Amino acid sequence: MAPHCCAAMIGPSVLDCDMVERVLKAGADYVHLDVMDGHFVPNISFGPYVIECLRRHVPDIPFDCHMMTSEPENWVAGVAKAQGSKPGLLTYTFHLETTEERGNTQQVIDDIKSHGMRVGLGISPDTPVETLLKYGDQIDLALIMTVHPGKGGQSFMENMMSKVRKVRELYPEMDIEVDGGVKPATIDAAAEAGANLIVSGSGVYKASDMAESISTMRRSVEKLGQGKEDGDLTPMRSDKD
Ligand SMILES: O=C(CO)[C@@H](O)[C@H](O)COP(=O)(O)O
Repeated sequence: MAPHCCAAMIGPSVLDCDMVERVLKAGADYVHLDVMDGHFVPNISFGPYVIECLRRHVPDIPFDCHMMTSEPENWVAGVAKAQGSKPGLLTYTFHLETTEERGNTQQVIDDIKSHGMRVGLGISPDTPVETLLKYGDQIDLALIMTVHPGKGGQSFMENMMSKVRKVRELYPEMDIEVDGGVKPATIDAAAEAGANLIVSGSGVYKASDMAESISTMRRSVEKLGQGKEDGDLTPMRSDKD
C-alpha cells in the first residue's frame, strides 16, 4: 500500500462506558457514539437527547454518531443539535443497508449535509464495498465494520481489510474508520490496510493502561499507514504520566 496522509485518530466507543472525560484525558481524539434502535440491531442504547447532553460537557471534541438505526433519516435533525462549538465536529454515520433497498441513500446524504454535519457511510461485514464506493465522492467517512454491528467485545474480522484497502486506494484523503474488535493486538492489520479512524471499545476501556493502549494504536497507524519513521512517531503515553 502507498503511504497515505490522513491523520491518525483514535476514537474509543462509548457503548460500554460512561467515562468520556477519562478517555479524552488518556489521549483519545474523538468519541464514537453507538446509537442502537432495537430494530437494525437487537440492542437499544441511547439517542439524540443523550448526545446533546453529552455535548454540553465536551463542546470542542469531534463526535462520530454511529447510527445503528433502521431509519436513519428520522434522527438527522435531532442529532444535528449536538454540533458543538464549531462546524465539522459532528459526523453522522449511517448504515447503507438501511437505505439502499428503500432507495433513499442519496436523500439521507443530502439531508445530513444540509444540517451542516459530516457524512459517514457504514457497511456491515456482509455488504460488498462496491455499494459504498458508489457514494465515495460524496462522503467524508467510510466505516468498515470489523464485527457484526450490535455489541462490543466481539472478535476482529481481519478479512474485512480488503475493503479498507480498496477504499484507501481510491480515496487517499478520505477518513476510513474501522470498528469492532480493534485493539493493540489487532491494530496492525487495520493500519497496514489504510484505516486512520480507529474505534476501540474493549481495547481501551478494558486495558490496564488506557493511555498506553491508545498510544500503541496511534503509533501503528502512523508507522504502517502513514509510513513514518520510528523517530517521528508520537511518543508513548501511559496513564501514570
Ligand atoms: O458499533 C460497535 C458494535 O456494534 C462498536 O463500536 C463496538 O462497541 C466496539 O467495541 P469493541 O469491539 O472495540 O469492544
